[in-house]
Amino acid sequence: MSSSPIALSAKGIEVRIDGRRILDDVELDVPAGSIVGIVGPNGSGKSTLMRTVVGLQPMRSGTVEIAGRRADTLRARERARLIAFVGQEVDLPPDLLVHEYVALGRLPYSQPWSMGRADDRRAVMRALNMVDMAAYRDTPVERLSGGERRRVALARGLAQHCGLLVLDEPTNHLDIRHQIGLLNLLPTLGTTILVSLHDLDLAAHHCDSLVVLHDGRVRAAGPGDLALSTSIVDEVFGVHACRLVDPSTGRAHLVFDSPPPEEGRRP
Ligand SMILES: Nc1ncnc2c1ncn2[C@@H]1O[C@H](COP(=O)(O)OP(=O)(O)OP(=O)(O)O)[C@@H](O)[C@H]1O
Repeated sequence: MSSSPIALSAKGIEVRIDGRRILDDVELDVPAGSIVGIVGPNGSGKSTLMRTVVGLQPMRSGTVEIAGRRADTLRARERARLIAFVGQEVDLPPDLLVHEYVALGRLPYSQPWSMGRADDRRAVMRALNMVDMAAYRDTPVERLSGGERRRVALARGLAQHCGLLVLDEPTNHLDIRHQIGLLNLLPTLGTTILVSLHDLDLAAHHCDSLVVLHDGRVRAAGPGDLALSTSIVDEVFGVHACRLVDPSTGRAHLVFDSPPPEEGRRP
């Protein structure tokens, strides 16, 4: 569905906003064809990191390489053919029908007067089918629910046919069936994926490796069971975690509870 998967790497990323350090010496390695998840508490810097690697957020220092090339040397159209970014926006441009909005993902390939070619229309319908939204193709985007908007925004990213897909909390607003459907779809796309997620158990299960951000720094990185050890979950998220095995699948799931009350504070 896309061009060949491409690698992303970032080193020494520092971002300041209004003088406040939001990201500090962040390193990221996303091998071609892998699915790398970013997790962390609210405000830990996940969206800022994603916006930085796609070139929407200026860095104070650091380097980003995409397909082995420094990202700051890529021209806008070139970048848009390599990376599709689906941010957290739920305010889609009004007055557009769903298929017109998804067709915006085809803009990097447009020639003068060429939009709406048969291959663009095929790419749009294929992307809408993938997110289970084909029946809404002629619906105005402002009539969609929050979850339907998220799925249509994802379809725009899929229609862009890039070797790297960057998804900022794509499961927000989705019911559990569509969350799992979306996460099951990712490895079938044949593209490299960087995705931020809040559900730690789904992130550990569906990503090849995870980066745990805490206060703008990488606290842990690696396969889900290592990066999200129960002690790291406790330290970073402030909740008690344990792994329970589903007897029907043999898979260990992370489950959470509030931390045990400290001695002396028990009621
Ligand atoms: N445009 C901005 N102006 C000022 N502060 C900002 C701006 N964008 C982000 N921040 C701050 O940077 C920090 C990191 O924000 P960011 O959105 O990257 O976190 P996040 O991990 O994606 O959070 P969430 O899980 O809530 O989506 C937050 O403290 C936020 O207030």
